[in-house]
Amino acid sequence: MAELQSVGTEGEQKYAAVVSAAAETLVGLDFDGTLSPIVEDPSTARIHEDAASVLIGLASRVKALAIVTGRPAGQAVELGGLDAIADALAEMGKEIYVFGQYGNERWSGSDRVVVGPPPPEGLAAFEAALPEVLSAHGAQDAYIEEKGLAVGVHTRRFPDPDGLAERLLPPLAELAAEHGLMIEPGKQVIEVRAPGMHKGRAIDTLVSEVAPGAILFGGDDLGDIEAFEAVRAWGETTGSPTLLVYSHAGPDRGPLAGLADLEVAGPEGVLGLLRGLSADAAGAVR
Ligand SMILES: O=P(O)(O)OC[C@H]1O[C@H](O[C@H]2O[C@H](CO)[C@@H](O)[C@H](O)[C@H]2O)[C@H](O)[C@@H](O)[C@@H]1O
Repeated sequence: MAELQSVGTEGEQKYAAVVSAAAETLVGLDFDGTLSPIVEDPSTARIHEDAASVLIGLASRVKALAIVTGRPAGQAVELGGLDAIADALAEMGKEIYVFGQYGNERWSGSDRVVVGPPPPEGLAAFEAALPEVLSAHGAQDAYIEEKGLAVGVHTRRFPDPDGLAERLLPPLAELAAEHGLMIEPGKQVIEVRAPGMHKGRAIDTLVSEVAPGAILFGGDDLGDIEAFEAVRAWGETTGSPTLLVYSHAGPDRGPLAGLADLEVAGPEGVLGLLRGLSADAAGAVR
């Protein structure tokens, strides 16, 4: 068995069950903090340099890969170099899916086109009112990430980024609600988007399209909780193997502690785990 970090007996057993079912496994992964190291400027984030080789190696052992992210799907494809990965997977008859903007957008290696809804009604009016609210809380210099279907207010560059994000939550939630929108808090970011979709629903869609016999999902933040819950519920309903992986870096326990079957240290740890899974799955079929 590959060397695993922070695994209790149950985590080890769940890992072993996924190895045994590898050929039928759907591997779903978050992008920022899971495949891509967290950086100060979201536009400079890139997938880990080892990710392409690890994902391509893994694809030969599992049923399908999916990236389920808060990023716009097209941006995840670009920052992840996913076109090239999809090319390699196509040669082995395997599929890679991208569900972006928390499941609102989708892209696949077969289609190579981003499909999604128009921007939500209310987003433009929300953005027009946003500067006044930010100024009232001393956050007029916050970095605003325009995402098409959503907007992200980033506090990472402030002296107390977590404290500021906490203070901004109530007024941004109120302004969002006034415009029929909801907030999605993340790592030193508050995103504002349309309600009605989340990563759990993306998992449900993947389950119906891929018909997996097992699921591994890895994530790092609050927005991954619904995906964790959907995978766990699917496993309990079907009796199929599941493995929930927490990509964790930093001193705090973080939002997924207690929900995951095992923890690994950031993207480096995630890729180590997936490398080990490929090797163990290869050993299991010898
Ligand atoms: O679902 P994810 O793939 O985890 O995406 C969630 C959001 O991640 C990005 O923000 C986070 O990563 C940035 C780059 O490392 C970092 O600067 C920021 O503080 C983090 O919150 C991204 O900017 C958002 O669009 C994603 O929705």
